[in-house]
Amino acid sequence: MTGLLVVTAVPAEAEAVQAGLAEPTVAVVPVGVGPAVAGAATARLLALAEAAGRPYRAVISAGVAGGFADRVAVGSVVLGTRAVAADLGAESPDGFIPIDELGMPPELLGGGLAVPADPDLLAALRAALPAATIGPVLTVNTVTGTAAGTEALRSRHPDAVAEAMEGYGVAVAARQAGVPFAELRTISNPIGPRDRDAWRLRDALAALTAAADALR
Ligand SMILES: O=C(O)c1cccc(C(=O)CC[C@H]2O[C@@H](n3cnc4c(=O)[nH]cnc43)[C@H](O)[C@@H]2O)c1
Repeated sequence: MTGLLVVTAVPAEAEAVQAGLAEPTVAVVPVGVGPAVAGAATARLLALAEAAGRPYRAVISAGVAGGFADRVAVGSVVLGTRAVAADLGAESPDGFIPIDELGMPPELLGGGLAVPADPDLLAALRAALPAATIGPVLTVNTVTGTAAGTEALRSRHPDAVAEAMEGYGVAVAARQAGVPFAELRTISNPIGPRDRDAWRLRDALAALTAAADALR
């Protein structure tokens, strides 16, 4: 049995996690952006480790994220209670319809549109990161960039704390491999009207380095 697998979207996030790790058995891999790429790459990493007789104990989707401004501050840490596929569905004149409300059975959705974090893994991370904000993290294919989009997401997911682009894909890969999953994010920007210059990547990456000490 090997240690933890931590997957990030981009190399800068992986380097930030690696910089804060004291534990040599944690593998940190930048697997790419978006749920499809991240999910497929994670599934492959888990399968290769299993085939080599050294399965991972758990997988963590880590990186920066957008935060709902009234819930989380830029630079703060978020632990996901569940990864939610927030834009998998259909548009209609009456608004967005989640795919599971269109009659799609859960088994065709990797078990459902929301994958819970493993309770024991989440509890361990909460204990190690007591200041973290806890709540659902939305997975989107398109970064939310308007006030209307932000309000629409908030009304569909009133308890969500953040959005990112990989968690649900990684969570489905972990669930199908029977490996515990959790999501650890640090906030680089508020969700809202697009202002890329306002993203505080350096602060969020520094927070990721500090939080990585919890991955023991
Ligand atoms: O350019 C850089 O140096 C750099 C360093 C670290 C990360 C990046 C990214 O572009 C991260 C992309 C990644 O971040 C997540 N993310 C961050 N904010 C949001 C958001 O408001 N909505 C959705 N996703 C967000 C996401 O998981 C991306 O994959 C660049």
